[in-house]
Amino acid sequence: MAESLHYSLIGQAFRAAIAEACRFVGATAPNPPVGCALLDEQGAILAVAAHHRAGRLHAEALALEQCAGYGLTHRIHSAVVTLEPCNHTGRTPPCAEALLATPVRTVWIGCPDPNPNVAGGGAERLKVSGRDVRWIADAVNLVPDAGLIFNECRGLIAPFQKWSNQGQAWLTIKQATDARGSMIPPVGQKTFTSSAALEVAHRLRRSTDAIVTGAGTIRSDLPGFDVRHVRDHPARRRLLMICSQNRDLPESWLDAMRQRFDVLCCSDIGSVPRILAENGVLWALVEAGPSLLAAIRERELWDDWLHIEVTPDGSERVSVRQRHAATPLSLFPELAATQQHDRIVEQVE
Ligand SMILES: Nc1nc(O)c(N)c(N[C@@H]2O[C@H](COP(=O)(O)O)[C@@H](O)[C@H]2O)n1
Repeated sequence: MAESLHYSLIGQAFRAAIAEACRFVGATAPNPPVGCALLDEQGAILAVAAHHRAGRLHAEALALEQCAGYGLTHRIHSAVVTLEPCNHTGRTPPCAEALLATPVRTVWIGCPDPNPNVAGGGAERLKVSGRDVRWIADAVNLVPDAGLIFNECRGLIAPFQKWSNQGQAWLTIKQATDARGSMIPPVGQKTFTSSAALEVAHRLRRSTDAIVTGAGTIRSDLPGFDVRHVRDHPARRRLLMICSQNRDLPESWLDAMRQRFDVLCCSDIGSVPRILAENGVLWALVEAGPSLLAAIRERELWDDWLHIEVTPDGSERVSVRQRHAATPLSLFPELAATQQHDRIVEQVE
């Protein structure tokens, strides 16, 4: 096979693995979302799978199981994985060993696993066993769009990386303002943004493990924090973190929320990322009013900040500010669609 065709098929396999992993973002915590594709010698995809939720099979193990089910294990030549295969026994057995039990020759990896129990060990285990281990970051001149692929693989695990390295949850702020800079919709209206922006907001709710809000927002809006406009959200109980000094909250609203969420209250905003992480939350969405947002900004607790602004001419301007090189927001096709409005990506650090 021509070399360029081979590398282009590797790129396509990464795209398929990333797309499959994206379907389970928001369902895997405290594990990261991971996708895997297995290819034959011609670069044809034999199986694509993702990790569905903690305790279930890892992406590699599920793809291998699918291949075995079709009687195709003997044809496996390459594996493409968005995250380094693990080499430890956690809730499930080591994926590096499962791959080594097949004829796989080359293992392409999207990014290293920040879990200290893995951290390079999975790649090393494969290498010392004679497999060709390739990192997408080292293939920028070979695989088309390797840079973008690397970025998306890092975006997939960005909250997991923060959780593993710092013991803190990733905080994404979502803020919408009208043409006057106000966050409050006109009386009788729930929102003032477009349906495209609303879809982004609901996709974010579906993709995150927790919502962080403030007592002011609760008292003024009695928000439901439900997921609409998104078809495939995983049926999964999530966490609602309420930042409140005096905990004087409407009881009937709290009772309704407790049916769908695990509700926690916290009076110290500085400890929110840690408390969330301790409760298994990787990624939290902040839906709050100006005073809580100001406190989060002042303490630099946020990781990325999505601002949907209705401009005086009635169009929408969407800006994404990010503090790190990679963000899970890079996985949102809906945000790419908002480029027609105006998308700014500004790396703060
Ligand atoms: N390579 C890989 N594929 C997956 O599908 C994964 N979920 C992971 N996760 C890594 O393994 C740890 C969890 O292991 P158990 O599910 O408890 O067996 C997780 O912390 C990641 O390091 N990796």
